[in-house]
Amino acid sequence: MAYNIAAVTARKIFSSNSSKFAQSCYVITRGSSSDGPQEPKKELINHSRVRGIDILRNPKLNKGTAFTLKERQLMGIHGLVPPTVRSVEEQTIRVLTNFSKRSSDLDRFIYLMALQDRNEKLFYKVLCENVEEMMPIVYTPTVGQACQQYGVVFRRPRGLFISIKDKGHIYEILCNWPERNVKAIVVTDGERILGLGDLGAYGMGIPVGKLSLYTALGGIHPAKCLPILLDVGTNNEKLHEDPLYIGHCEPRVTGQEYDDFIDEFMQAVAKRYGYSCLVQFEDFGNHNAFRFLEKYRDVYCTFNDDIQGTAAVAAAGVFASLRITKTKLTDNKFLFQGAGEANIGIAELLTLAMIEEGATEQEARSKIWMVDSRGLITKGRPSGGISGHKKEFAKDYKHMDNLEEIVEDLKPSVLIGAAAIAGAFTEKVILSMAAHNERPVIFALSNPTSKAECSAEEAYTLTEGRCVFASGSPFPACTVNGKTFYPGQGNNAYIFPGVALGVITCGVRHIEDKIFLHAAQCLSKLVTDENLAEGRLYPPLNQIQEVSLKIATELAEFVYRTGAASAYPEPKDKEAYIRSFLYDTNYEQFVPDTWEWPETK
Ligand SMILES: O=C([O-])CC(=O)C(=O)O
Ligand SMILES: [Mg+2]
Repeated sequence: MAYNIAAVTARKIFSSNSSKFAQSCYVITRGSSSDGPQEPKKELINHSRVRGIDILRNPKLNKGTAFTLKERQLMGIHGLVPPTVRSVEEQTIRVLTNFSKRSSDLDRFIYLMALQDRNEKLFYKVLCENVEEMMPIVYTPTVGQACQQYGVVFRRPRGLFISIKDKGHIYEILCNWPERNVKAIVVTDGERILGLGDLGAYGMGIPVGKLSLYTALGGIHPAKCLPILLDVGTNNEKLHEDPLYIGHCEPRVTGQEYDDFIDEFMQAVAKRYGYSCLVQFEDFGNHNAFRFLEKYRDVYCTFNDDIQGTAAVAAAGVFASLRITKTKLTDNKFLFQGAGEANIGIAELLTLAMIEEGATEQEARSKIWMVDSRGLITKGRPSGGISGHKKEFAKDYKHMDNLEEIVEDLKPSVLIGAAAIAGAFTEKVILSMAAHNERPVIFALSNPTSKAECSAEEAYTLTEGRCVFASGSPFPACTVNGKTFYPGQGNNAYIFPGVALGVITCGVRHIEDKIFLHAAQCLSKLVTDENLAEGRLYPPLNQIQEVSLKIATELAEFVYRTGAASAYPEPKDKEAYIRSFLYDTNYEQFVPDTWEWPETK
C-alpha cells in the first residue's frame, strides 16, 4: 500500500536531541486508485498543527484510549488518557455495552450522538458494523422522536443553521463552515419532517441523520458532508410556546421573500462549493418540494429525496414483487393512498418504467389510480383540488371518498400508502386486498412507525401470510401459520447513499429521473430468490453498504455511457474506482509502525 505522509507538528516533545523526525509526527493515509480521475490527496489532514489536549477534543482525530504509547508521547497527550492502550475492538465492546444498557431508544440516540461528537471514526465503525441495530436509532424512526424533542436532546450544535434573518449573508455563513471540500449537502426547512409535520428548526435531526448514512452506507467521507437547516420560522404553535425551542418563534416566511432566500442559498452553495456540490432537498412542504425540484434540477446538482429517492425504493420493491406475483408491471392496477411527494414520485417513476416496458404513456398512467384527502382523483370531481401532477392521473370515473369503498370497487393488485395517516389500511381494506388477489402487494410507506398505514403483523395476519409487504419504517419479523416473514423496509436509505456516491465520484452535474430508475432496477436485482421466499423485498440491511456500492457502480456505467459524467479520464474499473473513495473507518496512524525513538548520546 502506498503511504502519503503529512506532517503534524509535535514541537514540544522533540527538542534538542531530535533526529530528522524531530519536528513532526505523521498521519499515514492510503493512496488513491491510479485508475480514473484523481482525488486531491486522500484524507490529507488539515489539522497539522493540532496537538495536546486539542487532539482529544477533536472528534476527527480523537482515538481515546486507542492512542498508542508512541502517539501519546509524540502528540503531547501522554497522561491525558488512562494508561491502558485499548484496541478498537475493545472500544467497540464498551460502546455496545453502553448502547444496550440505555433504557430507551431516545437515550440510545443521545448516546450515539455523543460518541459522534467525541470520536468520529469509532462512531462510524460501530454504526457500519451494526446497521440493523443502530440505523433505527440514528435514523428513522428514532430520529423523528429526537426531532420532536430536539430542544431537550440538544447538546452540541451539528450542521449549519441559516435563518431568514441572514438574508443577504448566506455566503458568509457558509464560509464559517470549517470544511472546504464539501461535496454533499442535505438541506431542510423543517416544514414536513417525516410524517410528523412542521418541526421548524428541530428538523435539523433529519439532515444530520441522512448524512450519517451518506457515510455509514455510502462511504462518503464525513468532512465532505454538510447538514443544513434553513430556519424561515414555523407554523407549529406548540413550538412557539416551547421554552426550549432553538429556532425563530415566528410564522413561516412565504412567498417571494422565501423564494428569494432559497435562491440565494443555492447560489451561495455554488459559489462556495462549486456547481457540482450535490444538494439533497429533504422534508420540505409538498408544494415547495415539487417547485424547487423543477426550478433547480437543470441548474444545480440536486434531487429531492422524498420525491425521487422514495420513488426509487418503492419502484424497486414493486419490481421485486413482480417476481412473486409473476406479472408484468402493466398487468397490475396500482392504487395510491395519498398524492404527496412520495406517491407522486413513485407514480411518475412507475410510469417511466412501464414506458420502458413498451407501454404508451397513456396506457401507463391508466394503470395508476390515486386517492388524496378529497377522495379518489377523478376528472372534474365535485370536491376539486386536482392540480399539478395529480391531473395526470385523474380518471373518468365515479367519485368515491372512502378508501375501503375504493379498494373494494377498484380491486387494485398493488396498494401503496404514503400520506402519513396512521392506520389508513384498516382491517377491511386489507381483507379486501386479500379477497381480490392471490398475492396482494401492500406498501405502508409513511414514517415514522407511528404514522404507518398498518403494521407488518396486521398485513401478514389478515392476508394469512399471502401479502407482499413493505414499510417505510422498520417492523420486526412476524410469524403467521408457522412461517416467519421479514418485512422489507422500503426506505429511501436504500437509494440516496448509493446515488450520492455515484453522482459525487463521477461528477454528475444534473440528476435526471433515469438515474433513479436505474438505481431502482439495480436494487431490485440484488434481491435474491431466498430473500423473496422470506418475504424480503429488499436485501437485508446488513448488506446495505454493498448495495450502495453496487448502485453507485451501476450509475457510473450509465453516466459515462450517456455523457452525464464529468470526472475524466473515465475509469476502466468503475467499482475499484468508487471503492478508492470510500471512507475508511479504521483509525489513522499518527506515527508509522517503523518509527523508532532517536538514539540519545
Ligand atoms: O427519512 C425517512 O425515513 C424517509 C423519508 O425521507 C421521509 O419519510 O421523509
Ligand atoms: Mg424525507
